[in-house]
Amino acid sequence: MSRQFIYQDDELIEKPFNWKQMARLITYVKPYKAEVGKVIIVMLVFGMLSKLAIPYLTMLAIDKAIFPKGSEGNLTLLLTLSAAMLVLYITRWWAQNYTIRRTNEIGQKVIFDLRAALFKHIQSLSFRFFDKRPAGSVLVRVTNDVNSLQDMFTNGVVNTAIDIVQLIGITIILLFIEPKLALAVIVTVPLMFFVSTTLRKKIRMAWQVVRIKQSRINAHLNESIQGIRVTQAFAQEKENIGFFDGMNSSNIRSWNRASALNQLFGPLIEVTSAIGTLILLLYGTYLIQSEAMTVGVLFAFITYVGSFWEPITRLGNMYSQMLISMSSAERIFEFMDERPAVPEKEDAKPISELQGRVKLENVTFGYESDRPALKGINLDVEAGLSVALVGHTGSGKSTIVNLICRFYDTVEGRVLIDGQDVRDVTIDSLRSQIGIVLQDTFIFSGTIRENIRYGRPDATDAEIEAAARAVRAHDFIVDLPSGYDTEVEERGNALSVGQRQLLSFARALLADPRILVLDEATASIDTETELRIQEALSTLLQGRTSFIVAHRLSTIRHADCIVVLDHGEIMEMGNHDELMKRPGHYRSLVEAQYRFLSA
Ligand SMILES: Nc1ncnc2c1ncn2[C@@H]1O[C@H](COP(=O)(O)OP(=O)(O)OP(=O)(O)O)[C@@H](O)[C@H]1O
Repeated sequence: MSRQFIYQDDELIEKPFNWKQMARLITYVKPYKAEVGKVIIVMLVFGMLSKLAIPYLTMLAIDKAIFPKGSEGNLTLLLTLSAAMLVLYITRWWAQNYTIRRTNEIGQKVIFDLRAALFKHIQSLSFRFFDKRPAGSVLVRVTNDVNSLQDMFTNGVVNTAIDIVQLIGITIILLFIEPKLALAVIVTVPLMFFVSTTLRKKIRMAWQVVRIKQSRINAHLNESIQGIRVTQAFAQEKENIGFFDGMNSSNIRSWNRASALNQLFGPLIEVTSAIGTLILLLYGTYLIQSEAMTVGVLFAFITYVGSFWEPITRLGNMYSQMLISMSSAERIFEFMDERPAVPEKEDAKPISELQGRVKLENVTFGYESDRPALKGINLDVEAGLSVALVGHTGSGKSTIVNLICRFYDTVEGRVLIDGQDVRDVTIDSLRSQIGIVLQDTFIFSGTIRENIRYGRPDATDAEIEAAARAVRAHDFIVDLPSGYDTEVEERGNALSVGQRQLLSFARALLADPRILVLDEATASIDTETELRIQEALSTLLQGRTSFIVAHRLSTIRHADCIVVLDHGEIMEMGNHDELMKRPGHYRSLVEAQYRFLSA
């Protein structure tokens, strides 16, 4: 099999029942405890009582009204009992309807809260968290894992309480009307429980295997669609289809197995309950013949025992559901417990309006502890200056920028903005004054206008247009089918690299930050667009402190200061003319670029 596609399983095979986690889940139901209480009371008083009373009334009808011992039948009593039963049936129907509707509503509310809390928490997590996980696995937790708890919350909590009470109620009634027969029937309960739990465990495992296979298919699908251009460019479709077929067949096989096991469950439970009914009939008939019991009692018994297996099977079901939910809950709480890697101090104060001076003092940093990405960096940038960061790939340019925005914290040394350590101020106040333009400009689905407005949500249409004009994006926008109201797809695939870059400039200009961080797009663009971007850039940079991860000579040349990095260390610093005067890293970089461009 190809080594190309390897997917880690995000799915964990069955977790043992964990009370602590269960208690934590239940805290999400707490805000709705009054509603839950109402539902339980309605179901207990109206639903359960009617359920338990009907067979009892039937017994009375048979024994006292239809075949009373030694006298004629009593029609008035029969009619009265029938009317009472009718009322009880209607009450039960209403109570059931009410319960189902309300439990569904409560369940939805709980799921809503849980998903909102998870999403809110994920938004607060640092880059380091996302470095470790593929987007797909984060997505699965907010969708699938939360969904898998849905069943438990909608039916689980209330039904379990009701089922337990129903079981206790029926046992008491059975013991009350005929203790000997009751004990004979109850003997089959452990057998039923054993069959139910062992088989269920097998079924559960089989479905988990199906889910693992499906989640691998999803991961592969995701990768295949995202990478379709590369696949087609390298003519790898056949290989890809073959791999997918293999996964698909294995998924079907596991599904067939799980489904076969599932189908075994119903009949097996029926056979076990039939054994109970058989004992009931044989022993019951014997008791009737020896006149120790009436027909009415046997009838009531059969009905009660029928509703005895129901909650047992449902509770078994619920238990399975809970075990599955446990692994989802564990994964959700694992995220919830994740603390931001760049924590905000309790006494952090909002940073006042920035001047824009940025200082890196002896900064050392590594994404992984054993591989430093920056070593002892010292850099002092006056407010309003532009700094171009240059160097080979992997030399640490983006890392400097990441630390200034405090996406990560330094391991040693400090980052100071206007003399304040970035760790002492609130993250929100810091980042809202730093504009960031990334190389891979992210365009959200929505209109062009909305995408620019992302820089400052309260901006007026006129301000948006002014920003677009200033960065020379207006012309191409008005050429689009609906101008500023043109809908763009997520990631803006329909726009060119240059157009996306101009849009992101407009977004940044609108936000009007004192400090601007810009990762220049490396994609080659035509000379005209290059010129346009350069003009846009000079407008954008005016009066701001800026850090540009620079790839274009034109950008580098105009920077106030050029910082040349190599393996996480600063090699040279100065402006273009100064650096070109001496033989060094910068000069050889520039000469290499010229050679490449003129080749
Ligand atoms: N998220 C990350 N997790 C682990 N290591 C990382 C991460 N990002 C970067 N690195 C490593 O840190 C080092 C510096 O990376 P950085 O992105 O700062 O380089 P760069 O100079 O910006 O490169 P490029 O020009 O290719 O963008 C590299 O060795 C890189 O492999």
